[in-house]
Amino acid sequence: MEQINNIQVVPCTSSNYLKPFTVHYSQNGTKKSWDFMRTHDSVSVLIFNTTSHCFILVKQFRPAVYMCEWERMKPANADQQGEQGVEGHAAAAPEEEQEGNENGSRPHQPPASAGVTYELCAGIVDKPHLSLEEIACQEVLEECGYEVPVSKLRRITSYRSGVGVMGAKQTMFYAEVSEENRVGEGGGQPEEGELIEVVKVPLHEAMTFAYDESIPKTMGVIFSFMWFHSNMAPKYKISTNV
Ligand SMILES: Nc1nc(=O)c2ncn([C@@H]3O[C@H](COP(=O)(O)OP(=O)(O)O[C@H]4O[C@H](CO)[C@@H](O)[C@H](O)[C@H]4O)[C@@H](O)[C@H]3O)c2[nH]1
Ligand SMILES: [Mg+2]
Repeated sequence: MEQINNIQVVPCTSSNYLKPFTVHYSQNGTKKSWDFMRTHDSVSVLIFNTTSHCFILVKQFRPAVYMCEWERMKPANADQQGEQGVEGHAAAAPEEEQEGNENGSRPHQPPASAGVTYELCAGIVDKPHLSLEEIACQEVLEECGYEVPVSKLRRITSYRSGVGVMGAKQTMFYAEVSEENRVGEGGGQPEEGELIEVVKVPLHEAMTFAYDESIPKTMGVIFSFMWFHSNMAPKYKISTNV
């Protein structure tokens, strides 16, 4: 499992992934403003392995999730220190508590597992010359190691994610794969900093998995498992308890 330490929180002043803005506007004659983030749209893919009757998910460390846990576990009197973090200093527990333990992590620092989530294979839409389907197939190959032709993707639906802050569009696909389509280990692109674990969820455990709150996961996982249950399960003669 990952070791996360030397955490510093600083303002995000320039990013290839997100840009914060404030928009001023009038709604029915009332002046308003709203802070939002410009980000990329994305694609996600529910992958079902017909050989093993398992869903193929990815598991990865998400700094944003981790930092939410960090905030939650932060002692009440650390708020001032948090402010300092925004000025560019380490956002951490008070001075005398920064000794660290045998893992190099600080007291009140959540374990790395607190930031690891189960997700659908997914990727941002950042290649204008590729279709959503082509990007989806690339992600399936890079992250999960299955070669899937564009023609085998089925579009499930699209929706808006993070409507208060981002409002980006995510398009969800379904892909059936078999062991014959497996051409690699997956795991993402280490040169881009990706460190992804491929995990299998057996079909008969899918609904229990979806509703188990102790397993951190995205809404996409829950929704797509339910979509499968109502659209595909009859084909696989599955009886799952929703
Ligand atoms: N966000 C970010 N910040 C950085 O500072 C940052 N620095 C480098 N990167 C690189 O950006 C790439 C992002 O990877 P993907 O294209 O696979 O996209 P995902 O992170 O899987 O995100 C998708 O799936 C999520 C789960 O469904 C959804 O929530 C998202 O909406 C959806 O886009 C990786 O190469 C990563 O190394 C950053 N990426
Ligand atoms: Mg991804």
